[in-house]
Amino acid sequence: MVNSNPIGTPKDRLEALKESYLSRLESNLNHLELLAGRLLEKAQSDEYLEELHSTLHSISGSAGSFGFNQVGQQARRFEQATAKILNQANAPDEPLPAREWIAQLRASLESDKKQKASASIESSSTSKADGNTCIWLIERDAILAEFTAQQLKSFGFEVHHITDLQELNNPSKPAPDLLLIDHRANQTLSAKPEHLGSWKTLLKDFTCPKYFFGAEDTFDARLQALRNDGKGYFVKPLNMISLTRHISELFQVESSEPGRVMILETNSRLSQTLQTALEQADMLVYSLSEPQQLFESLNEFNPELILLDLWLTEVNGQELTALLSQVERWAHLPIIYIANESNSSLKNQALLMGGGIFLEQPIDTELLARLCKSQVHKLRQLEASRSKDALTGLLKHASIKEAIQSHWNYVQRQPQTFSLVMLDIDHFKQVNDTYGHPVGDLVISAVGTLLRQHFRSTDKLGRYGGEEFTLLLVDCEADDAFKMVDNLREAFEAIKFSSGDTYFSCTLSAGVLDNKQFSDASADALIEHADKALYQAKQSGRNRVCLACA
Ligand SMILES: Nc1nc2c(ncn2[C@@H]2O[C@H](COP(=O)(O)OP(=O)(O)OP(=O)(O)O)[C@@H](O)[C@H]2O)c(=O)[nH]1
Repeated sequence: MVNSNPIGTPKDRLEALKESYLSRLESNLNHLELLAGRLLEKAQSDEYLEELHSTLHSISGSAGSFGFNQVGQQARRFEQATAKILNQANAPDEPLPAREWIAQLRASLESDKKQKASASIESSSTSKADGNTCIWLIERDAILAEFTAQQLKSFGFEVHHITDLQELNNPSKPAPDLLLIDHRANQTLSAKPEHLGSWKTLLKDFTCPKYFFGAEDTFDARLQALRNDGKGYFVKPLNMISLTRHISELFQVESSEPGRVMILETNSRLSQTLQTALEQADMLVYSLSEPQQLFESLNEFNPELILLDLWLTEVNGQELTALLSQVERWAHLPIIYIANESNSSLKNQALLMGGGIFLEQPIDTELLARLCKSQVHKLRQLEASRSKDALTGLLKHASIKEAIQSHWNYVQRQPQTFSLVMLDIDHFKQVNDTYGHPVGDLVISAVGTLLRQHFRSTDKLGRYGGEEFTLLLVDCEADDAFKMVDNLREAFEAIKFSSGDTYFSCTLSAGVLDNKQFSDASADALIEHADKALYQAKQSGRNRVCLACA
């Protein structure tokens, strides 16, 4: 039985959940033993086979989350073997070796108990950023749900556990921003995948994003999730670091700036029609008729997409594509070709030069506007992924420095206060040395997610290097920045990381300033001042935030 309102330290709560899980696992194994005996007497009973399958499925989907990795993997193999037999029309030649399976599961359980296999997180912190993402967790396994919910809460998500699908219509719950669904939670003991389709009907009133998860790492499970409007499918045991990062990135607001489209077209009437259609679709448009001015105009307008007349009088689309591909800055600029006739050889040549989409006249302007938007969206996503650090999803060193420089340039023209923060995990070397590099990576990654949860999407957050982070907080004075970073420091300290059966927490130090304090300083000098304040925080005992002195 799981206490729905657990008390005690995070460690106590995790331990209690692991204890509950272990005793359930042991009774599952006893139940499997019973089924194995019945199957010996009645080898082809579908009823017993389905129960065996379902119990193995439940173990395979949950054991790994509690650190019983070998048990989970083995249960998955046995579950697959049982499913094969269930799907066969004829009785198998050999009886199912269920007794041997159970002996192997018991041996794995003993071995898992001795291993330090899992790394997880827990927090007692309740201080959260405003507007927490509200997640409804639809999971029929109460222990697993509690365990998952506690970890999600550590990152500042608000989590509601749905055990009974009737609760989906409960108006007293705060509306979800995201549904996280065990894809089999709409079934009872049945393991038949054809029942999965009904999620679409069950969730028809929910417009928020949906993620599915399940024990199966199969094409079918992913396809079903997609067909049920899932934005993604995660395999159990859930990797909480990757899941929380996925979720927090999902809610990062994409730039709402209008897409910038350049039109290079000699036919002025056509050019005007296209420009009007795109402007009506809220895009910024720059029209050009002279190819000779191409590079000058590109540098001036900085487009995210170019509409190119495939057959200009002096130079053709193929040559222009080649020219663009030779200049690094424009080599990956998306191109939409406007062809005034069906000239397949010209099209093929431009395609071979790396060209993009072809539209023939008469142009469907509505389709064109949609295509332009999707091309700009793709380019922005690509640029974002290039500038992001793989472990944390934050900006890489060069990108955060660039963001600081460009914001600094901006405030020279439009005076505005911003704060800079340098932040570093304390004694991080010890974490690596004691628990290993992968656990160290988990801690770094957790800082990334925590930062995204605590700051606005308009702030720039970067991994400066190793275990050091840089934040640019726009429109924010140092005193406010100090308070926010101090809240973050407390939240981070409250997170309990676990490596096997060992629990530990980490702290961080930070240096904070705003540009008003150092009005003559360059962007680089501001970073240096913030770094000095960080050094001061380290020198004066760590686990603290220091304001830079002007
Ligand atoms: N796991 C992991 N470790 C990293 C990564 N990048 C840097 N490190 C390690 O981070 C540690 C940083 O150690 P130090 O610079 O001595 O600092 P510290 O131990 O945090 O001590 P203080 O900053 O003085 O509190 C080094 O051991 C690096 O190897 C990474 O991506 N993953």
